[in-house]
Amino acid sequence: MHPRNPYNTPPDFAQLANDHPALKPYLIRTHSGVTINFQDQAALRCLTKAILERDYHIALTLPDDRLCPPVPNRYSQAFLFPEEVATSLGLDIGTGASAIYPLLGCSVEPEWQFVATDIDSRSIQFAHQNVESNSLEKRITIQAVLPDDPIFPSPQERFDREALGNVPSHFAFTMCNPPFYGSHEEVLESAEAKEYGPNAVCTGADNEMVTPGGEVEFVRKMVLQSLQLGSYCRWYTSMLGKMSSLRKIVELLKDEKIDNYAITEFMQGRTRRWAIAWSFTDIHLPGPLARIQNPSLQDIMPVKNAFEYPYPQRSWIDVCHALEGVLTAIDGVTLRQDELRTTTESPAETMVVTAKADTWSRAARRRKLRADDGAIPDHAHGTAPLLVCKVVVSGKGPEGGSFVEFQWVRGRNRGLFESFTSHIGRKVAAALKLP
Ligand SMILES: C[S@@+](CC[C@H](N)C(=O)[O-])C[C@H]1O[C@@H](n2cnc3c(N)ncnc32)[C@H](O)[C@@H]1O
Repeated sequence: MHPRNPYNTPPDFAQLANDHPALKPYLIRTHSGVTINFQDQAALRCLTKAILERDYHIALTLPDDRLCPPVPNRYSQAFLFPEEVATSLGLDIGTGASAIYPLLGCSVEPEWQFVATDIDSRSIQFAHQNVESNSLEKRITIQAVLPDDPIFPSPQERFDREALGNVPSHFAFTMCNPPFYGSHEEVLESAEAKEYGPNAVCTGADNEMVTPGGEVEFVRKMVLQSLQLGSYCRWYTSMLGKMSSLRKIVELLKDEKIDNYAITEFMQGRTRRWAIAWSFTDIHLPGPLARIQNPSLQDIMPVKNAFEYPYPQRSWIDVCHALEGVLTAIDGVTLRQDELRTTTESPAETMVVTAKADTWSRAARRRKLRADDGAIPDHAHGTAPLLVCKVVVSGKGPEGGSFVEFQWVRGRNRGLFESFTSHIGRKVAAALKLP
């Protein structure tokens, strides 16, 4: 389950039915308490409506013959993105009758706007209705598309921008819960119903579950189209229902030299799902969002974006002082204190370090020795920083000591990030008089 997900424990069905009385007729009592029948489609629809109404004040109309989205699972998928994405235009591909991702996104994030597509006219009709009944027409545009249209439409040309008002011309993220299967037979074999829990029923129509070539072909098209579009979108993302599909998509990303990608894993009941995200920008996701622990997937994880340096027997405050001293002495580097957290367990200080120029690598130091005029090179006066790192000092290190963690936030040159961390790591050790 996603760390931000408020549904890490099952709901209290009795309490939920008190808040949303329409759920009462579906309650059943078992030896372990009150629940609902996960085989009953009407009960599932009512549960989704009850959670959306109670937690987000979203009023949802769901047709009987379309997918009923489980809220905990869709919540995890809707908020995959770094929390810095504050003002955003998102693209939801295949929004379904519920338009669940845009509704949740707009309810939780006051500045988000969405364009949402689908090929199914019945779902489009209900999606419109759900946007209107929640008065979100100014923030969500629903757009019918054709199966052979490009998956990523141009925000400038394709959408009714009047409705959304003054929106950015680039998407901050695209999201997609694609039809997972290549044929109806495959759906039956896979017991898709597990999405709701061990014995749940699936309410999806064929168009929602099946696409030619299944999810691999759908996401493969996305990857290939994204190559042409580049930074039209900051983070391209999609759900994947099968581990074998995840492997194939990562292989494709690697073949296409897209190394800025991230993998997330979700559990719901006994069903495992994955999300893949990739970007052509210089922005990197923090470690816990970019990589997962699952031992059977370590061979396809993206390269680490964080390094940790232990300082045994050195107090947190001494390490903070040493680090600040080292960082402020480097030309072309600026330092911003971001956050200081003091818990009973350990204090932690976060700093954001921005480098306009490489003045620390061996090559840069050699250059400086040759031309020693102290000037920062010309290319350093552009707008994009060469490197941005988050540096977290925490007092939970070995032998009562401390840790410094460097997280790569922006930059195109991995070698430079690595040389920066090892340079600072060594200088701090020297300042602390460690061997
Ligand atoms: C699994 S459903 C997801 C619905 C909803 N987003 C959810 O998570 O509950 C997949 C959706 O993708 C739509 N779809 C299939 N091919 C599409 C395409 N080429 N472009 C846009 N939507 C498509 C289907 O009609 C269906 O509504």
